[in-house]
Amino acid sequence: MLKTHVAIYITSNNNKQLLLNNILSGELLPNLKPLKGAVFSEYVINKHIDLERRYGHVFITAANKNSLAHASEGERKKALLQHIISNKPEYIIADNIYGNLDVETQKNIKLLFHKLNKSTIIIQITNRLQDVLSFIDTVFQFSENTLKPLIHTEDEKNTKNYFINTLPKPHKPIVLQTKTLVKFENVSVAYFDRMIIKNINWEINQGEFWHLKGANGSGKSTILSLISGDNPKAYNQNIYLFGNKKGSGESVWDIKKQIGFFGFDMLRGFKKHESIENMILSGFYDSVGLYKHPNESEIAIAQQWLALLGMKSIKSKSFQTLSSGHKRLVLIARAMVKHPPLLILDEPTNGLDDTDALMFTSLINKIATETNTAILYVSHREEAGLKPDFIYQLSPSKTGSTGKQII
Ligand SMILES: Nc1ncnc2c1ncn2[C@@H]1O[C@H](COP(=O)(O)OP(=O)(O)OP(=O)(O)O)[C@@H](O)[C@H]1O
Repeated sequence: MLKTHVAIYITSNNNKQLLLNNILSGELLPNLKPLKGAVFSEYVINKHIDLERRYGHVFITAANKNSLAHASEGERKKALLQHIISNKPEYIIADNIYGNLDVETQKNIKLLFHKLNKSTIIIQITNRLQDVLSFIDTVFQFSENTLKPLIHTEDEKNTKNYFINTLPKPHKPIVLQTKTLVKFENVSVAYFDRMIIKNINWEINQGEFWHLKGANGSGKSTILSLISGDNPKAYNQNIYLFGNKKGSGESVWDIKKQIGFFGFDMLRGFKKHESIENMILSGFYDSVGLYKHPNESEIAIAQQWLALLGMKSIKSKSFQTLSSGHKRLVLIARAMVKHPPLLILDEPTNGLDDTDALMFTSLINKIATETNTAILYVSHREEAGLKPDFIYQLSPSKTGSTGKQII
């Protein structure tokens, strides 16, 4: 009987679903087969959200009584773990335990696992070696569908420059009449009678690199949705986007074309077999996947991005065949082909392995230094080597989160 806890390190180009299936079927770790198990992962959360939508019934509620669909990313994770614990499993497969969790909650989750390990076998799956729980001594690496002892390689240096060429220039630079891209004046949002953000004052100017921080549920995604045009709560507020007051006749598309976006879950449900080249080209049309005929200069710029990413020789391959790390690089190129005034990155390194996270960070720093695109980076994880100019911190309180610039 397997009594020891194990961690399994998996790189971004390995198939995590296959690993999970092989553990659950008893193929890997056969000693677990007769035991009652549970899976703690973002995939399970998404499955529950789909069930909520399909059956109109809430199966798991967050601590604030919200359904999973309305809960923040962190609230969802906490709710799933509580649900699992209440079912008293004999083992838990815990995937990416800290992903999307604020620093305080990471500490609480760590404590919870430290308590749980007395009664429950923990099989931790992680893309980051630094996340391995300290009570776990046995670390495997999943590769070629088997578990092998992990061979530590020399840590890569944070400063490594992965991209030698300079970034491709835009075909037609977007010229704005204003230096200020985003301006919030005393912006507040409430859902029902609960205040989420209160009197937020914030300005993002051209070329600035901001890291937006805040505890789970403090309102970061709410702020992003006010900027990117999706949230009806943005109306009748003093929100100025790219020089115009929000609600002064602009369409959602007028706003969206000024913004490049990458969110870790933006490919949820995207199954199309699009070539890598077309995926980059689709950035010219603000679509994910190409539905129009690009012109010659757009194709030329896409070639330059392919060269920068070292993907010229595989440009016709399906985007779906890439590792999640390489997919993200392509999606950043897609978001950047037009050099939009603002690039929004929502938990962009969630789920990446150590090497891919370094590569990703290096590309973001390069965009920050070589372009006039402002970056709004939202993440709980402190990526070593990431160099934001400013940090905006949301601090939750009963009357709504307040915000201030801390760097
Ligand atoms: N449509 C909605 N209806 C009701 N409550 C909502 C809705 N959308 C968000 N909320 C609540 O607003 C609060 C802020 O959510 P938001 O997603 O902005 O937080 P966040 O800072 O991005 O959190 P996380 O880091 O966990 O993703 C949460 O408590 C969430 O449950």
